Amino acid sequence: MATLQAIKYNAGELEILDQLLLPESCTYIAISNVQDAWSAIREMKVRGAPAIAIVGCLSLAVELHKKSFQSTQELLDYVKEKFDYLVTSRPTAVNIQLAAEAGVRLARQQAEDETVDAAAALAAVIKHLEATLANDVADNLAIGDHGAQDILKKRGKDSVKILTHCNTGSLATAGYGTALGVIRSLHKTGNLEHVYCTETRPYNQGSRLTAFELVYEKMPATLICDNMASAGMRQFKIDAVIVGADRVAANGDTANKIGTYQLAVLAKHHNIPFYVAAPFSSIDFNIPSGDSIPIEERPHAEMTHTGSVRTAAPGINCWNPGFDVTPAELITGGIVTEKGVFASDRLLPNSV
Ligand SMILES: CSC[C@@H](O)[C@@H](O)C(=O)COP(=O)(O)O
Repeated sequence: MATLQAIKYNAGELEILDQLLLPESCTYIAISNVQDAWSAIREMKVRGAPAIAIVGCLSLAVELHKKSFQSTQELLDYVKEKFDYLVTSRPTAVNIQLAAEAGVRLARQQAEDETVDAAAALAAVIKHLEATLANDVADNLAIGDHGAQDILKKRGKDSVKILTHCNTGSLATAGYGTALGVIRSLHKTGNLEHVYCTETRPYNQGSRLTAFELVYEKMPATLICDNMASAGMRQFKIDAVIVGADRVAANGDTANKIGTYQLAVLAKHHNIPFYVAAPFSSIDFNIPSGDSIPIEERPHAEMTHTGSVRTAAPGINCWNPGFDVTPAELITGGIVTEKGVFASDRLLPNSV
């Protein structure tokens, strides 16, 4: 089944679907360099932890296609400078940081290898950056299948109702999606009875993006407002809640879109397994717990306005964190990665 393509890349040419224009218009914009990518990420023309990392990597590949270097050291310095800049675009998602570390590591290995000249090193770095796109799709397909199987097994049913939050589909990744990938896999095998997606206030990734993907792919789906989650869990007899992640700490605490934590609390009350689905590269083993995850504060206008129309009382103060942290103990279903499903308190760096 064809899924939406948010990132189009071909030999040094990169285009992204401008997500600010969805669902009204499907318009692709060119990303010609790292500066363009930084701005597109900052302005949320592309968003979602995996997609941010991939667009960052590919924008560097676009630049590198047009360049040549005198030495491998010059290449290393260039790659490092560009990644140092890209990681400043948004703070919470870890994927771009880990992608930056991997890209710089490779450039450094090339620089330390005296048998490699600048042209060969450049080709290796470009190849590595370009591979991020296909690798992410492959990881998502595996996440989808692992998650779907685990939910069906845990629930002991062959038709399940799922609740999800924010956008974790083709628009937030290279394709297929993480949590939405699991839902897609359930649908593909005829095991999805229904999916409920939250609106995801205040930026509405659920109603604008996830709902758009669900309609596009003709899945049986219903949109609910965030404050309908507990009523919905009870009324619809939800079988599992599944969400994505922007960063998972070593102890399993998970930062994801604001509102995730309250869904986990509600799921626990209703005895519904709560899953996080994310590539293994969303796990930040450098931080012990969710307390160390930086949480992005978003502009107040996202809360006070609908489009350009002010809907909140003028003068009111606002608090608008983009993400919250769900404690590991509430992630009762597990953390679904391309390597399998892990208990949230049993994450190990070298898990296979
Ligand atoms: C697949 S990324 C994890 C998502 O659940 C979500 O938090 C997300 O899409 C990131 O938020 P956003 O602020 O839209 O970039």
